[in-house]
Amino acid sequence: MLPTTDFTATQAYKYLADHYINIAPKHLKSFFDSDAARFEKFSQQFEDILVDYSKNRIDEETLALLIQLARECGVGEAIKAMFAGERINVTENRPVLHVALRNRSNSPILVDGQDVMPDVNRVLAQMKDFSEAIISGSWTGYTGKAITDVVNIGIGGSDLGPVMVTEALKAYKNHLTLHFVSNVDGTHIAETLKTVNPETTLFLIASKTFTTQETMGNAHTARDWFIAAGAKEEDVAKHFAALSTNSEGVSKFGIDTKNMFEFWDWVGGRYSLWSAIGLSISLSIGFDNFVELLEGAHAMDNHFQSTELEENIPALLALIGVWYNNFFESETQAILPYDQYMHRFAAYFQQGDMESNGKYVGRDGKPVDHSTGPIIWGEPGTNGQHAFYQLIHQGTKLIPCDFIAPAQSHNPIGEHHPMLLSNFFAQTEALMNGKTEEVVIDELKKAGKSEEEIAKIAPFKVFEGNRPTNSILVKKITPRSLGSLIAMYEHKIFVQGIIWNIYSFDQWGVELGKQLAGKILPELKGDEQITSHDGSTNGLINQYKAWR
Ligand SMILES: O=P(O)(O)OC[C@H]1O[C@](O)(CO)[C@@H](O)[C@@H]1O
Repeated sequence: MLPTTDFTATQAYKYLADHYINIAPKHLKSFFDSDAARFEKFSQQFEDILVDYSKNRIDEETLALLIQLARECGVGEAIKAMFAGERINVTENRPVLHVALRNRSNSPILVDGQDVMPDVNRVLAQMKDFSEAIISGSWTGYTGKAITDVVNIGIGGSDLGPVMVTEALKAYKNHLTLHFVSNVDGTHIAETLKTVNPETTLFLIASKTFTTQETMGNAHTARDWFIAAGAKEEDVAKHFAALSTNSEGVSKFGIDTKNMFEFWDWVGGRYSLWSAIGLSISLSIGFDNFVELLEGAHAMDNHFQSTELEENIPALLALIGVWYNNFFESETQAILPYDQYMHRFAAYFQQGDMESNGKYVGRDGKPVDHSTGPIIWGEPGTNGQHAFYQLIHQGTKLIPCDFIAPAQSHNPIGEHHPMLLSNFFAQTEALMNGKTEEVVIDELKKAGKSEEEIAKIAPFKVFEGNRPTNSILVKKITPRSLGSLIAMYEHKIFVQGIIWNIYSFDQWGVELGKQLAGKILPELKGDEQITSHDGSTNGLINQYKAWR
């Protein structure tokens, strides 16, 4: 079971609070000035991934205290409990075993005394056969034509992971065209259906519960469209597959359970891309590449499980995050991939992190007295530079940033990649060093400005710097390295949840809105005035009724 340590009551927290007073006034630059070996000390390499955390406002003592904090909070025990299949998702009474989905060593993982690996392997074999049949064209649609388009209908974890990975690995993609429909806004499905042919389209209905309003609504619309196009009920089997834990719901919808790819309640939605939910990934890049993705994640799982905290990359990133979140009181964390293919990476971890650690109730059932999960956001470089980096460089908020870049591009056209990477290197350097008034004045003098002009403009051109970053340099974004990167962030989130003493694997916070929408939907039907809510909600509903 997980410990319920109040992290602000730990010895390490108290030491860290004192230590913060020493560190806070120090400029990041000064850490490098006083230690020539800082980069070597504060970076780790895992396979083809170099994680440089030296540009952080930490010294050796900070890390030692953070590691002590992790130990006092029982991080090591928690890691063991997760990998052993203990029911650490206490509020849903479930184990948390996305690591089993990519357990390439195939060592037994027991849930209630039963090894889950035979089931995992069975579904993987089913995904392999199906992917190969669709990709090769041996699986044909109701008029005998091969499949050309795959539409994944799902939302949240049943959408974001597949979208992010198929985009990030577009360089590995085959002839199939992938589409993703998530929003219940009819525009999403309508615009997608305009671009596909019912004879050659495969729909994947991706939903762990098979009850999610958005997904069920879109799935019914897709099915109606398919039938209206001239297909018969019996043709549904050739064009619809379900990725779910709910076989009853799948049959009720009219999908033959032969076309169902199963997963289990111990797979959290936002951790499900490794499961049958990843079928669209396997279709897009081929099953062998999907396995490479799993292999990469498994390698990171092994690192996470067996490496001492001092060198454990996900744990170190988590601890540095805690340092800013709880001592510097920074509210957000930016994820900035310098790779266009990774343009949905930050969006993916918005759910991964914020749905996991956006909680104010501790594992003891009481409100916590400290800040928990940060607001995650980001866009690919260099677009972000021309949008929001102004605030990161000169704003009043401390925004720790993760910069991610591949050393090798899949599109090495002319000077594009060196230009991109020059920005990647320049930004973290600029954020750290800033630009002193002295340098600014010198530059203005050289540009021939008068004393008066210099006095007026100089303050605006000064950068205080001292803004922390992690740099994650990957040799190349491959299925394997991407798998490792995703697993690295998953485990970082896990460690932070343990330290903040919250449950990271439930998501009760999304229920209330769903419940209320269920109550409001029937009220939208008639023309009668609605009075059952507060004044604002009544007013809005009634105006909607008047305008529709
Ligand atoms: O896969 P399902 O059951 O349709 O759920 C979709 C998503 O809805 C949530 O339950 C809440 O947003 C997510 O955790 C999940 O990924």
